[in-house]
Amino acid sequence: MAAAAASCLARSLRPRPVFGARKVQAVCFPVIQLHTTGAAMRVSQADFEKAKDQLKLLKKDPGNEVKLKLYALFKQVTEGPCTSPKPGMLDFVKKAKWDAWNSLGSLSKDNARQQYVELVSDMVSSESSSQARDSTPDNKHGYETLHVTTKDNITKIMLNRPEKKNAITTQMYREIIQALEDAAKDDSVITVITGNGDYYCSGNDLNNFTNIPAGGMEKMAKDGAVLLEEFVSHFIDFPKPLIAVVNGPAVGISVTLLGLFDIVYATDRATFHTPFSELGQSPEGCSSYMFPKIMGLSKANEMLLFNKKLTAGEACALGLVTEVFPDRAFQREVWMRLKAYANLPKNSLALSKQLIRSVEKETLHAVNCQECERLKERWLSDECMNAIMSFFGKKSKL
Ligand SMILES: CCCCCCC/C=C/C(=O)SCCNC(=O)CCNC(=O)[C@H](O)C(C)(C)COP(=O)(O)OP(=O)(O)OC[C@H]1O[C@@H](n2cnc3c(N)ncnc32)[C@H](O)[C@@H]1OP(=O)(O)O
Repeated sequence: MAAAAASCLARSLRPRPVFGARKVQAVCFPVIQLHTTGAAMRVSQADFEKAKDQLKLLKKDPGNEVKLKLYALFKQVTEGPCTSPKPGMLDFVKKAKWDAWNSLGSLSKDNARQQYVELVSDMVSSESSSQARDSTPDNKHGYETLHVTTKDNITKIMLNRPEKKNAITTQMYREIIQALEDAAKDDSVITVITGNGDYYCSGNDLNNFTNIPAGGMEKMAKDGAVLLEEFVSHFIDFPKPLIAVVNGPAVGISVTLLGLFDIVYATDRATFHTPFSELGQSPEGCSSYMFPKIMGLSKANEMLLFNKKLTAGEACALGLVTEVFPDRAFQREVWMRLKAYANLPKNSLALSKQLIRSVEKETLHAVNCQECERLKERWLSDECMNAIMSFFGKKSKL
């Protein structure tokens, strides 16, 4: 135990390069390139007029910084350097515009025109590439066990092994890690995890414990614990609002992780089952800490020690689920709501989520580490091996 605690402490002090070091970026403005020489690069008055027309067609608000830059360049092209008197401090809008124009100093009309046209051209191509991305929500990155799309500011990570009730293989753990890393960096405002088919997820794929590697059971348990810790860490550190759309029954790790989501919407068909004792295992996904915190100790014990399966209504009453929807209206109502949420300001949402979670982060990493240490031992126990053999034994008798 002491060795396990020391190893957890050492790991918790290790720098986590995943999301921790990366702050959510402010809106990224197009880079304006200065071309001061070279007749070939000069843009004409006709190009300038065309850029003005293109600007009117843009759908996305580029933000105040870009709007001020455009204003300043436009004034410089049409009127030359700023000579009007500086507005008073309290006239914020006029002062910001004056500052932007005045900051161009004696920039020539030709160069100002050049910059204006380039800026508009960058905005047009940025908008058309994001439209192309939105209108082709194909599976990203060639994932084999997931279907990942980004549309309407929402990155949707869909577990995609419906014939196996979306049981999570080692490949799928790795792909979910990759998908979360990508979603943290992409343009989306919120990230959703859901399942394909009638199940949300049947938990860890029990075949993960039957493919014994060359190094034997010990190596399998050690590698499993490392992968599990990394997997759960990605949920702890995920920087944007993370939403579970629980489209059907959920088992094992897919339930325990719910405490690390920011919102959990469930169909009334969903059930929530953590049969760890039956399997000779122990809780993970930080549920040994989050479940008592969310639902109180005795209700958490019924689930985590005594395998009590909850209905969606019960899970909602205990605070594990945010809201339950009738199955027939589930997809329509949930996605309508999520689309509205995804129109809220991206950075404000991300920073607020990080504030809410930051107080607990170190604790959660320590809990994750301890849970993985305990499971590493459990996976080598007779209790666990017998339970897994029994699952496959029952199947073979059918
Ligand atoms: C390497 C890192 C390891 C990290 C481990 C982290 C610790 C995690 C712990 C857990 O998640 S514990 C929970 C594990 N899950 C289970 O015990 C569920 C087992 N499955 C079932 O009890 C049932 O399959 C079901 C989910 C209740 C569904 O029953 P139903 O009768 O409706 O369907 P089935 O015919 O049983 O399933 C269809 C098909 O899918 C296969 N399957 C389902 N779940 C799993 C699973 N978890 N692992 C492996 N395979 C699973 C099932 O065997 C069927 O396969 P076929 O017979 O059609 O080949």
